[in-house]
Amino acid sequence: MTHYDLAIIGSGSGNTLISPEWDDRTVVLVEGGTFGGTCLNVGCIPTKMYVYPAELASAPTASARLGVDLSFEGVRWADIRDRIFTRIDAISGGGRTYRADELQNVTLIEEYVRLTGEKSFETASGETVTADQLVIATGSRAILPDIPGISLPQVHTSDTVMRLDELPKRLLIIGGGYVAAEFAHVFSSFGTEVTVAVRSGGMLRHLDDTVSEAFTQQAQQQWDLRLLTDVTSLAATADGSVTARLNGPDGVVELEADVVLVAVGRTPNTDTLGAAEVGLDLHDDGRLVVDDYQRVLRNGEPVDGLWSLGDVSSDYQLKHVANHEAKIVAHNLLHPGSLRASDHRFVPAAVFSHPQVASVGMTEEEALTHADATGTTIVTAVQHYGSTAYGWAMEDTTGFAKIIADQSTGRILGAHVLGHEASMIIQPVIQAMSFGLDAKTMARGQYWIHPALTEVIENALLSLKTE
Ligand SMILES: Cc1cc2nc3c(=O)[nH]c(=O)nc-3n(C[C@H](O)[C@H](O)[C@H](O)COP(=O)(O)OP(=O)(O)OC[C@H]3O[C@@H](n4cnc5c(N)ncnc54)[C@H](O)[C@@H]3O)c2cc1C
Ligand SMILES: NC(=O)c1ccc[n+]([C@@H]2O[C@H](COP(=O)([O-])OP(=O)(O)OC[C@H]3O[C@@H](n4cnc5c(N)ncnc54)[C@H](O)[C@@H]3O)[C@@H](O)[C@H]2O)c1
Repeated sequence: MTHYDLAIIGSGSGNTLISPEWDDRTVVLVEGGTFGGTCLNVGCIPTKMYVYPAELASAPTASARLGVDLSFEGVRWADIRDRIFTRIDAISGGGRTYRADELQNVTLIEEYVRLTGEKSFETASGETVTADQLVIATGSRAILPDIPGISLPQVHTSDTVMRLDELPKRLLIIGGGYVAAEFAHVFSSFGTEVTVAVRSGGMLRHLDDTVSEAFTQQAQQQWDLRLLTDVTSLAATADGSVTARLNGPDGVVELEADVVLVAVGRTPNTDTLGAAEVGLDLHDDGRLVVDDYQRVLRNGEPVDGLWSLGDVSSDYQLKHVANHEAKIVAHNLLHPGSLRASDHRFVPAAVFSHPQVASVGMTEEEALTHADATGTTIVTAVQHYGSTAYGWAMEDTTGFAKIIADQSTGRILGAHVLGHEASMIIQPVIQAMSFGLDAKTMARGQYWIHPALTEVIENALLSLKTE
């Protein structure tokens, strides 16, 4: 048995906890998979490194409308893939070497582990480790629905689809959330025929209805979108492709695909860690229950010295949230007498698809419920990109920003943007919400660069009928 001052399970955002303040104490970092975790190896970073070339590949379609004739000759899939992963694998490898070899006080265990107590665990090879403080940062993994054929080699998740040997001719995506939206954009821009099978009546259903409906409409124009459709089985064919059975509004139909991407959500890694067996509190979806200070609860009470962060305990499943929580845990580990709380008031998110979507705060439906509960009134403004000069330059007909505010105070409750660079133009609203600026002050109290696309935000704020 080995004892450490600090043990961290998971090298995603968990890796950032090892600051110089720990130099004179012993730390063990445990990673059963690839060093650096989801975002670096199979998540945010490689996906966006695919999204950017996808923007370039789809430029000819957008530019012809403006009188610029470009032609798309195709993509060199293997070159793109190898460029992306040569860079990423080197970063992961460098991080691993630093933790494994270069810090005297840090031990790297490269095995999956299971908890044996609140602050103890056993490695796959049978070593027992205990610690004064333990951080669970084990993230989440892709869910595989229980349908016949799910284990076929042609069936992938986001973990493997970015490393395919070649660009598939036909791709079937199961799911209608973030991963489905981003990969549909990437593969279709590269020339793959993309079918998206969605169980419900729209894509990105967790977002504000105006955004989800507009996105679904545009998705229908770009991809073979099958709504209200269940994929009930997958079977290999003699030529190496897959026949999928789809049960939808037209009954059961068969569809041929070369590759299937399963994108039906992610589950927290608490079962594989044995969290329930040692009595830790879990939400219905399997996440660890934590308090505002990121302390893990057992029987409703925080366990002394046991912390968690990121996807394993957060219902956001976003890297900037995991990083924020890591900063909180980093402080609290070292300052038990002055704990800091996580701030989850205004968590933004973006979907890097076509169109791009970004949001922060309440949807209109949530704001109406909030107004009912508090006896307040909300106001909403929708401003189209096409109503501003930059929108004219783009001949944009689909982009918009929707802002929701409290009528009497002008407090911004939510913002939802769909269109070119939505993830960037929403940022001033995130700032205003975080620092308590009301809509009028935000609109009138600063210059807005003319004729930048941010004028969409300025005009939406000015259109809000606050008092
Ligand atoms: C395709 C995709 C695209 C994404 N894009 C974005 C994006 O654009 N923006 C965004 O904000 N978020 C994005 N995300 C989400 C983001 O990647 C995650 O929210 C984030 O990486 C979670 O970090 P984490 O530290 O909680 O977990 P991880 O980074 O998953 O780290 C957990 C680590 O723990 C290890 N582990 C698990 N169990 C054990 C065990 N028992 N023993 C030892 N080790 C264990 C795992 O191997 C893993 O390396 C994306 C996710 C995916 C899948
Ligand atoms: N840009 C980003 O920030 C980004 C990008 C990718 C992933 N992520 C994170 O990763 C997480 C996982 O992404 P995701 O797209 O897999 O999940 P998701 O929760 O966004 O979407 C899952 C989709 O699958 C559907 N679904 C669920 N079970 C199903 C089943 N059995 N059969 C058919 N459809 C089913 C849901 O209705 C939904 O449409 C996201 O929640 C997100 O937080 C973030």
